[in-house]
Amino acid sequence: MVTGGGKGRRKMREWSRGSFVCILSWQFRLHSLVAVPSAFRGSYICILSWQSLPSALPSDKRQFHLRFLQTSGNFVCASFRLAAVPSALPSDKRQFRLRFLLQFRLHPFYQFMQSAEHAWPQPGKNPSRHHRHHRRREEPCLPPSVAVRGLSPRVFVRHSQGSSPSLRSVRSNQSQAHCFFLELGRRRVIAVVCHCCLSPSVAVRGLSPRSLSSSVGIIQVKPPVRCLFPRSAPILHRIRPACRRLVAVALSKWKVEYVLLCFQGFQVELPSHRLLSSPSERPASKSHRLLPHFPFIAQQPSQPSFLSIAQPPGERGSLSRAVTVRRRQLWSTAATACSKAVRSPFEGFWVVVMVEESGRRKRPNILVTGTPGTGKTTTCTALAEATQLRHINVGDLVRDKNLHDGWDDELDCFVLNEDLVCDELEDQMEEGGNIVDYHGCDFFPERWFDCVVVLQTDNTVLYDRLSRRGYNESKLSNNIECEIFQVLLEEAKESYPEDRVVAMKSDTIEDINRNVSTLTDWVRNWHPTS
Ligand SMILES: Nc1ncnc2c1ncn2[C@@H]1O[C@H](COP(=O)(O)OP(=O)(O)OP(=O)(O)O)[C@@H](O)[C@H]1O
Repeated sequence: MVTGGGKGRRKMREWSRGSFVCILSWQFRLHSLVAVPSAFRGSYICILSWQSLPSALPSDKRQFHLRFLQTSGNFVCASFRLAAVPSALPSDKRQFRLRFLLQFRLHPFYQFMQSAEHAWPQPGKNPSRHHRHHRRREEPCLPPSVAVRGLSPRVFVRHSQGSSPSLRSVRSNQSQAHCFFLELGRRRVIAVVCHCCLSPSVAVRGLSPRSLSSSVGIIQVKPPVRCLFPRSAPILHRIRPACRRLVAVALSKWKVEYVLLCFQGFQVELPSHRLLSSPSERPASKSHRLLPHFPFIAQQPSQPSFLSIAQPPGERGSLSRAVTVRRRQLWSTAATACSKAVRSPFEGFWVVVMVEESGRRKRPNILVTGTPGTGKTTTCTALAEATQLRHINVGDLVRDKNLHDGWDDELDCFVLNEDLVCDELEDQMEEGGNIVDYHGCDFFPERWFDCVVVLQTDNTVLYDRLSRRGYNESKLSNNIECEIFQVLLEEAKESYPEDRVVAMKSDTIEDINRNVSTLTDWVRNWHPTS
């Protein structure tokens, strides 16, 4: 986005020439491309995004889809998606989505992508999961080895030498902070991830799904540049000390000059003035506490996000239209903040921007999942009545709003399009107060739900219920198997923090009444901070 006049634009161009900008984001959406103003032409820009990193998966077992969404002018935007979890790893259903990779001309990533394109195997080789009533779209899939190199930041580097990017990660044991260096040509990007519960895998890989539940990116022009980001709102109070330590480390060890922390939707009381070089630079007011140097992204406590400050640029339109992706506040905000940050009058470095996911729902979101026939709809209907939450039956929604890729004769159902479903639900989920009813849970963003209920039914009872529905033999046995092996429970545990997942028996009407009453109490006692 270029919002400034001619002078600002020229200046921006000047600063961005030969620079590299990398935006690492979580659940990135296309409108993040607002971060790519025309002034960046000639720069290397890359936007990487992932939903979850399957740390337990042997890297060579991962498979990813790659599809180009749009090529336009100087950039290419591509999307990676997990193709399938190999059947040899039935228990690991964690998803990895590196959705978009955006590049400007001559970007090494672009070369990588081009070479990878030739290496794609034919589509449709990956096993689909039988228990779900939808299939992932069959798209060209990168060979695992290439895909992993392309997607895992650490391994990415090894893909090629010379002018290719290189990345290594370093863990700071005293701060629970993690830093990774990305080298592109002679430029070096330093990103620092600060998290209160880095898992061991983070130390190995540098990034992990849960630890990077937030976003963002940034980055630089000439060394040194850095970014720093903590995690989610509810745990910020625990993160703060780690942040401070990290900042201290960054300031001393890595000679970080400025650290910019942006949070969405809540007030953060980081002692940012400690980062400043002189007392006169200290923030004058509470609302500017975090960002005294960067008034263009000064936090507004009364606002749920930075969006009110960052206006979406006109350039966003073309891409949004091209791919029909709904605008998501978080990312347009992050991206806009990034682009604005670029305009900051600090030569020699770019500012790192981080946007936290908002924890500001006033009412909770509940996901009720389980094998078909376990009573999700019955339970959700009663619960919605008792709590006045909104019942969203994903199956109905898919059918009514055509959020699918057609009908599957074999499975006798629509092939659900996860992206369309997520985009459709995003605004409502952000608002809160929803009960989502679906027999799958691993493709919803983890941040959406405060409670994930898995209904379970005795096999014989379920068999009778499904037979009454007239299911054919294969559909019947698939669903019964799914229940026997507790596939949905496993999936929920893999996809959400365990303390958010609750299994509930649903054999009888009494079970339903009890479950509804338990959940109603939970909803009544729920607070945004809980
Ligand atoms: N706990 C229960 N006790 C008695 N009957 C139940 C119970 N749960 C569900 N049923 C009955 O089983 C049938 C299926 O229930 P329901 O439609 O709520 O299941 P579902 O999990 O939403 O299925 P689907 O995923 O296919 O939409 C309904 O006829 C419902 O009355």
